[in-house]
Formats: sequence, C-alpha cells, structure tokens
Amino acid sequence: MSLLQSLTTRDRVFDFMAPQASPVDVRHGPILYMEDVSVSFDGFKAINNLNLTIDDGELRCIIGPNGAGKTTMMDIITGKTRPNEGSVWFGSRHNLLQMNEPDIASLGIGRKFQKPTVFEALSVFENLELAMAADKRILPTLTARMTGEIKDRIDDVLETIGLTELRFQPAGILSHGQKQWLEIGMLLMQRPRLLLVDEPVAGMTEQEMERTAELLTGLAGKQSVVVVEHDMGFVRSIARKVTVLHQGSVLAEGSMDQVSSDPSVVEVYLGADDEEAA
Ligand SMILES: Nc1ncnc2c1ncn2[C@@H]1O[C@H](COP(=O)(O)OP(=O)(O)OP(=O)(O)O)[C@@H](O)[C@H]1O
Repeated sequence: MSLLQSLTTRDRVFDFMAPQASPVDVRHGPILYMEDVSVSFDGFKAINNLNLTIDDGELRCIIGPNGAGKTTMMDIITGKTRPNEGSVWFGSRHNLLQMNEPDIASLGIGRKFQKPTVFEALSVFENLELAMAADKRILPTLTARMTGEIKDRIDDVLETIGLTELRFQPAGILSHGQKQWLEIGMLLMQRPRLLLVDEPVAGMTEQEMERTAELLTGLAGKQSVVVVEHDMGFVRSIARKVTVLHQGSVLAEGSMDQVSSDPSVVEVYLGADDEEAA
C-alpha cells in the first residue's frame, strides 16, 4: 500500500487531517452572552440594552413584531453591525466585538438567511462538498487526502437533511423547502457550534414545515440553534424557550405558554398574531 493510500484509508482518520476541535469554552457558562447591548442608527435605538444568554446545545426561538430588532441582533452576533455599547461573548473565551465577520464565522457561528442561496447548477452533493471547502479550519493542502472523510461527512449531512435520495440531482430542481434544508446542510458541513436561522419556514408547505421542525429540533443538543420566526404555529411546535423582542429589548422570556399569556406580550404582538393564526 502506498503512503497516499494508507493516509486515505477510510477506517483511519489521522488527527492532523481532522478539523480542529472548536476552541469555544462553555465550561463556565453559556455559548452566547450579550449584555447591555445597544445600537443606534441615526439616533434611533434599534437595539436598546439587550441582554440575551443562549446555553450550549439550546434551541431558542426569537419572536417580536416587525422592527423589534431581531435582524439587527443577528447582525451584531455575526459581526456585521457593531454595537455602540455592551458586550457580546461566544463562550467565555471569545469577545465577538473584537473580531471581524470571517473570524466569527470560522469560530463556528453559521447564519442561514431567509432566502436560500444554493448553487442551482451543481448537484446537492457538490453543494455540500463546496461548503466543506469553505471550512478554513482544514488545511487546504490536505484536502486531496481527505476524500474519504469528506464523503462520510457529506453522507451524514445528507441523512440529517433528508436529501440522500436526491444527492445527484441539480439543486435547481429542488423544492423551496428542500433548498432551505440543503442550505442548512451546507452550514452543517462546517460543524458550527451556533446556528442562526432567519425565518426558516417562510413560503413552505405544511409538510415541509413539519420536516423543518424535526430537522431543527434534531440539531439542538449537537449545536445551539437560534431561530427567528414569525409563524407562531411553527414556533409553538419547536420552542422550548422563547424570547420576545420589542423595541430592541427583551420584553419576555419563557415557554411559549408563559410568554403568550404575558399581558405585555399580548398587547404588543401575540394577541394579534394568535387571532390571525386561529
Ligand atoms: N442600517 C439601518 N439604518 C437605519 N435603520 C435601521 C438599519 N437597520 C435596521 N434599522 C431599523 O432598526 C429597527 C430594527 O430593525 P430590524 O430589521 O432589526 O427589525 P426586525 O425585528 O428584524 O424586523 P422584521 O421582523 O421586520 O424583519 C427598525 O426600525 C429598522 O428600520
């Protein structure tokens, strides 16, 4: 057996080939910690003394009326927007306010925007392969030797997102829901510790929504997942803990039943939406 063959034997994975373990330190507390965060746009406080803590492995839903600050909050976590005040930590070791967007992403914070942006001409498999290539934690020079490991990882992710049967199909023929799952799969290829998911079920059929609920609840535990969503039925189906944002601050936090019976929440938001949903 040649040296190259021995290095690529499927049942052997060498430490130097495997992605480095995430350096995020959650031994002393949450995976995400935002304290007294504020950001103003032309004097308007879009985020106003926001305090938010996400535990390692938690699935959290963030709800709130239009303009509550949900997108801005995600932008702050990913480094797209810098707050004027406050602190944002990823585990106890990483001060996100001192890091740029690419470095935050490579720490293991993945963001799924509302619209899917898969490569339509490439197959489902190739989309996942490409996503793996974006993982900067893997030394590019070793990529050729990692074929076996990459394939195993793609197979795992295909299974997780339920697209194994469609792996050789071009992504362009997928339904809207399937494209959303593929994009989540592309993020999973990079082994994120925290996934930020913006309105995952907008435009989905009931069946696709159910499958998405299974997918997201299945991911929790393995990674932390923060879902921003307007669809109250969907939030109710997946949420353990819900945070209600209003005017850039946390208005209420707790189980869906707790927040939906909170009079201040009913007043600003849920009352109207529950009536619509009923
Ligand atoms: N770059 C910006 N410049 C000026 N104002 C902004 C900017 N980004 C956001 N805002 C304002 O900040 C507020 C919060 O916006 P944000 O998009 O975070 O709310 P949201 O909760 O995500 O709303 P939606 O549910 O409609 O997506 C809004 O009033 C918005 O107009």
